[in-house]
Amino acid sequence: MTAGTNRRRIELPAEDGQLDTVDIGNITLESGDILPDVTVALQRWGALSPTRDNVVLVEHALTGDSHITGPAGPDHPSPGWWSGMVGPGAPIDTDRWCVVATNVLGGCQGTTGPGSTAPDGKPWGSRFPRITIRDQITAEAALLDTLGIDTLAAVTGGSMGGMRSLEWIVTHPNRVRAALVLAVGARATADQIGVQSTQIAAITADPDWQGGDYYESGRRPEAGLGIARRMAHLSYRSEEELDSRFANLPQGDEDPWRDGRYAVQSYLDHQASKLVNRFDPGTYVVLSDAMNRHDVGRGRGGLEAALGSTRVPTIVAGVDSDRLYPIRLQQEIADGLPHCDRLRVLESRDGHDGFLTEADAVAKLLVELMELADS
Ligand SMILES: CC(=O)SCCNC(=O)CCNC(=O)[C@H](O)C(C)(C)COP(=O)(O)OP(=O)(O)OC[C@H]1O[C@@H](n2cnc3c(N)ncnc32)[C@H](O)[C@@H]1OP(=O)(O)O
Ligand SMILES: N[C@@H](CCO)C(=O)O
Repeated sequence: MTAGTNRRRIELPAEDGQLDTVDIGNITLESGDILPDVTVALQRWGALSPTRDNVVLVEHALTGDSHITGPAGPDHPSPGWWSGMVGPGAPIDTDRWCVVATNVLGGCQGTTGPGSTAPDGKPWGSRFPRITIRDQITAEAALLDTLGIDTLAAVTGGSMGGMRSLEWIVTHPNRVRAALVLAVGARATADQIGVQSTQIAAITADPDWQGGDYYESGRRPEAGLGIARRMAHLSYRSEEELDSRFANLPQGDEDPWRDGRYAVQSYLDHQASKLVNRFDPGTYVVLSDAMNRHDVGRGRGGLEAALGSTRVPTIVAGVDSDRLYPIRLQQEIADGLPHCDRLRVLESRDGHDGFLTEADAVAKLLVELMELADS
């Protein structure tokens, strides 16, 4: 679909779950640079109301995409990451709400990112600009403008999706009726920047990275991306969960004393190879860099002033075993938001990934979110 005059009206994808793209034109980045000819990929579930005011925007995390629910398929490398949360009678009930999910700016599942073709017909590669979480909101707001959607009934997401949800309610408080912000902080911590920068270093140190201009070479930095995913995955799970599952056991009949692997090594190898098969290393670098610079207080007089400036009724939640985004970070957000009554804590062994794995607890939060959007 293409925006602009003398073209057909832009509408949401015709079919539930159908992957479609919308051209939103040029966007001005936080840096002042212009990113030309931006395309946003999106999916929709549930009908848009005649007054176009029942849209729930669901924001994916670092390696997710617009496919929130449903099986893997030709357009979708993985099954939905919140399957069961969206649909008729589901916690976000599509008999009532119109759920929209985009692939993030900088992404690799249909939205403009470093692997996309630049105006000169070549991949952006190293020329793709540094972007911020706010730039991702700029792209989504432009998408909603293009679709004629003024207000969101609700916005929600975890981790990087939580960053975007938080930026939405601070940047566009008058366009959002309710929010659920999950497993995130108001700014990147030293620990997160350290972990993420080290992952970026693993990718850019791979000889196949080629300065970021590998797209036409037939080689991609798969070893680097695999190491980055192993590191990231360790930070996403809790020490207790990993030890209870794998301890110091060998993998099957492999012998770690003779070039064999430990079970946890094999598990991380598997996580790495799954990501390498479905994700672009350049996108991983661009999005990790954006997360490093996440700070809702930047240019707004600091965190307290920024959080205090929004009146959007918001639920804030975290996972008790999350070592990457510990509860104190969600407590800070909850304390700073004038319309957040209390912090919700999910009990889970799964660490940061609890916002993906704890289906029952997440479902309850989403039901609560939709009640807030309705009130
Ligand atoms: C459900 C999805 O696939 S979502 C896909 C889209 N992905 C995203 O949006 C990103 C978010 N998703 C993720 O980060 C992860 O996929 C999560 C959080 C959903 C996974 O969480 P969990 O369900 O707890 O899975 P877990 O971490 O136990 O991994 C299970 C996998 O490890 C494999 N595994 C377990 N032990 C071992 C071992 N010793 N050696 C090798 N592989 C192992 C399992 O066979 C299973 O493989 P599969 O995923 O190919 O079926
Ligand atoms: N496991 C999730 C967590 C990131 O926050 C992902 O890969 O997107």
